Amino acid sequence: MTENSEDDWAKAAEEQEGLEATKELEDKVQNLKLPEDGGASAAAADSSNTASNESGEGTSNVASSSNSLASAVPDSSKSTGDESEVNITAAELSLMRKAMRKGIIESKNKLEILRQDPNNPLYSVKDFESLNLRKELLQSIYNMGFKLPSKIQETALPTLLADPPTNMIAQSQSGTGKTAAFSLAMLSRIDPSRKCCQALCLSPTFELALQTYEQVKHIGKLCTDITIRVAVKGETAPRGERINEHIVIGTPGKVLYWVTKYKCLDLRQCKVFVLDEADVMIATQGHQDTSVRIHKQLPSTCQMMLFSATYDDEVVAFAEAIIPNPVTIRLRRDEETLENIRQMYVECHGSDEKYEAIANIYTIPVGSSMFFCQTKYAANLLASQLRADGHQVALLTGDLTPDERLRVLNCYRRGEERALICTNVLARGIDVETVSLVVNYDLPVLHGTNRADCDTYLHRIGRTGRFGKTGNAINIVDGQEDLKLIREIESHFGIKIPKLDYNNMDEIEKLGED
Ligand SMILES: Nc1ncnc2c1ncn2[C@@H]1O[C@H](COP(=O)(O)OP(=O)(O)OP(=O)(O)O)[C@@H](O)[C@H]1O
Repeated sequence: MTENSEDDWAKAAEEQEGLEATKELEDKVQNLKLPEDGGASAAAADSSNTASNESGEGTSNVASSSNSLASAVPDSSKSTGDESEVNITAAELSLMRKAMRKGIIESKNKLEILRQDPNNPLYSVKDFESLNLRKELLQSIYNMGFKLPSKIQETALPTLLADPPTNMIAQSQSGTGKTAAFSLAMLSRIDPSRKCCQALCLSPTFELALQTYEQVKHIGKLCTDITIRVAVKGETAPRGERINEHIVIGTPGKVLYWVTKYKCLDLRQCKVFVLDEADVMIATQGHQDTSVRIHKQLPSTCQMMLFSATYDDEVVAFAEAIIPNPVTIRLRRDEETLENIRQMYVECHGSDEKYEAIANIYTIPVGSSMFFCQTKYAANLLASQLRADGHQVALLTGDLTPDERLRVLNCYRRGEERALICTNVLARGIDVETVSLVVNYDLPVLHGTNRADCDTYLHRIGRTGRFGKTGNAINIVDGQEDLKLIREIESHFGIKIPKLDYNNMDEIEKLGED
């Protein structure tokens, strides 16, 4: 193969990953560290260190993060657009969810299990000891703060580790422990004495592949005899040599290039194949075909696993085409409920009073709060006003670039900014696990109507009052139109939303006491 045709291939592969081949972007992403542990260290993290890592330039610090981001926010007077114009990809959303995560998400729902072959044995474990993991792996997960397997891990892990190997399709929402499950499965199947690729994991994008690579490395840290390699844009394969790392994690384009064109990656000894984030993979142009082409290079004995956060028809069709005779496990996400949420409204007249109410509410000593605005314009304006009054707030709108959004979310997750101002589109996509106070600065309305958007209302305020704690949700009502929306919400949910006097500081302060 000529140098040129190789370059063309590499370029095509990189274009397929949907990334601009700029060193700058690469460096930034490489330095964006998401939480690696169960979240225990996230809040208390060495903030100066993490902040400089995350800045990508090694110079920014926490105090300046909102300032530096403020400069990324356009003049709010020019930004009057509705948030719906923002086009956020599935891969970006997935990365944002990871950035917001404080730890494992446990579900109250039962796991649904489907077996095409009734002879496939199924076990379930209640502790990690019962899995007969290598002692280094067990030690490592305990070091990471894992105490017990999550719901999906209870069933997935014994099945994934059993012999003969079983194929699996697993679906559950982001943050429920899928990556940790397949990381343990890959690491457990490796025979360190054989120097060849024995496990391959495909991730949809450069950033997501790096996240998975970091997580597998972290879990396998004490297994010093296992080697791991990342196959993404910017990584070069040794000329004329074989890749002999035991585990390869990469994007489809790069892996296919290494396998079929550069021929430095031999998959004939591969024992485990993981397709991660299958829903994002499908949403990414060309990845489905590339994954199928890679899949064809695998031996028939290879154990296949597919993981996805959603389970729509397209994912099912893709999963069934690529994973023969699987055990399928599904964990439905818990329904959002209004239990444990104290809902109130404050009545204002005009933007000045609205701001006054917000400024008073801001003083409630709660852990973390989210303020929802209907448009980017309103969000930008509110953030500038609060900042001008000396309040530290984070702002998340579609005006920010993906890595700016990640930086904002990281600061908020670590508690460096306790108030997050955001707009609808982003708020529906990201799973903020729990906040103590949700404020609807603008009530949610159905697009193009003046009717209340009750689903969005539930989704927004469902961020608070989780895990048996009491949460607070305050609705800012500006005039009769808004009052009508509150009445609609009340009748939709069959509840009464009482009025709160925002000037009564005693009453306001009481909200921080739960
Ligand atoms: N059994 C466990 N106990 C405590 N923490 C865990 C456990 N399993 C995983 N975690 C931690 O919980 C977080 C979420 O886990 P993980 O990344 O495996 O979820 P996921 O379902 O793969 O999410 P995504 O779909 O976004 O990749 C991680 O920080 C991980 O280290």
